[in-house]
Amino acid sequence: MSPVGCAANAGTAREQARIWGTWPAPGKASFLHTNAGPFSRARLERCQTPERSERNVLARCEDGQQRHAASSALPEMVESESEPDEAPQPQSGVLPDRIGFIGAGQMGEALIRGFVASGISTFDRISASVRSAERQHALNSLGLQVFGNALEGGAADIAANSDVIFLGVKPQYLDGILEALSPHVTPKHLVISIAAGVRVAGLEGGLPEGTRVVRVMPNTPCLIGQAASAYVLGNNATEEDASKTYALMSSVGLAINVEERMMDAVTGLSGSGPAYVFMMVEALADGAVLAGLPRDKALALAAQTVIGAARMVFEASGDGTMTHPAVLKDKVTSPAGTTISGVAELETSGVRGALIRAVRAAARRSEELG
Ligand SMILES: NC(=O)C1=CN([C@@H]2O[C@H](COP(=O)(O)OP(=O)(O)OC[C@H]3O[C@@H](n4cnc5c(N)ncnc54)[C@H](O)[C@@H]3O)[C@@H](O)[C@H]2O)C=CC1
Ligand SMILES: O=C(O)[C@@H]1CCC=N1
Repeated sequence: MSPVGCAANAGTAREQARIWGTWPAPGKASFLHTNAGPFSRARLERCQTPERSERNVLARCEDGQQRHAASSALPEMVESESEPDEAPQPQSGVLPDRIGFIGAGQMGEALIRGFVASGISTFDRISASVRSAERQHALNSLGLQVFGNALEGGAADIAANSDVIFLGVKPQYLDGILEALSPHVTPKHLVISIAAGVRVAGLEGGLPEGTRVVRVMPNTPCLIGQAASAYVLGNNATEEDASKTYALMSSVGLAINVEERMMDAVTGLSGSGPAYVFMMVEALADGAVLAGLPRDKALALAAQTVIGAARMVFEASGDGTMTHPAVLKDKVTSPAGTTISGVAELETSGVRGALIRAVRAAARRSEELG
């Protein structure tokens, strides 16, 4: 399969400096350290062309032991670290921007906690506008500044106290939020929406002309630095905004720049995907309980099996390229053995088709929300 890092397309350090502005380009040593939080056995890989429209950026966390060997497959990354004329590096890994969340429920709180755990932000740089007393209490206890309902002054408070504003409400509420926020948006703001389905055009249309907007689809594993996120730059977003978005989202996992037409598919796959995997873990554990294992042991083995199998796709080759899952599956499947009996049952039950249809159904729902 193609190398994840797309090393052949990497620009020179000078190009990176131009593209990524004053925030460190992904793959730089200081950036790696920025991301060296409790979850990041970090190797970041980068694939980028000088043309903004073609920019394609990937980052992922890996096992520390793999890092050394895999780094040698990325000479351009090592080389760029030693060049003297690269982009200025910040003294600390913390993004200086103040970050505001309008709506901080499941996804918003996971992002907040993930950013702080990764070291890219701190609770005292983050604020949130929330609606319920329960959310207010929960977020207050984290130590961030909490404002009230966005429709009753909270949006103005967030704008006054933030440089980057995340829109973390349900898509159905977004129009009202944009209306409340719009009068308070200034050229200093970068507005990042995580709402499923809502297009860049809709976001830009609801905000003052020229507003810098980014659309992101994260997922809840950002809480533990293991997100799979994709993002689209709005028409007014700058290279620095791209850099900042990448810095934020790659601090909590994999971050990929995609074209907007791909965002519904992204939403059906990685946005919603954790739910499918949780169901699979639960069902695998149920099967083991049926076969005689105690629940706690079954759950631990099921979850670790999913982690191990997924990491094999990224890491089994040992050279930084991904391995096709069918190849890995075949290595588990002995002739007349146990695995093929299980695999035959999955095929009879239509598991592949069910997963394909699940992703497509969620992608279609995302399309409808837009
Ligand atoms: N939950 C997930 O796994 C993912 C969610 N998203 C997107 O994230 C957004 C939020 O989703 P969840 O966090 O799951 O929903 P949620 O319902 O847990 O959080 C939304 C929060 O917004 C708050 N809110 C609503 N109106 C408000 C107002 N006027 N002022 C202040 N706060 C207000 C709600 O009280 C709630 O706490 C959605 O647009 C969704 O599409 C994106 C990726 C994954
Ligand atoms: O279910 C939803 O609509 C949100 C968007 C992606 C994941 N959760």
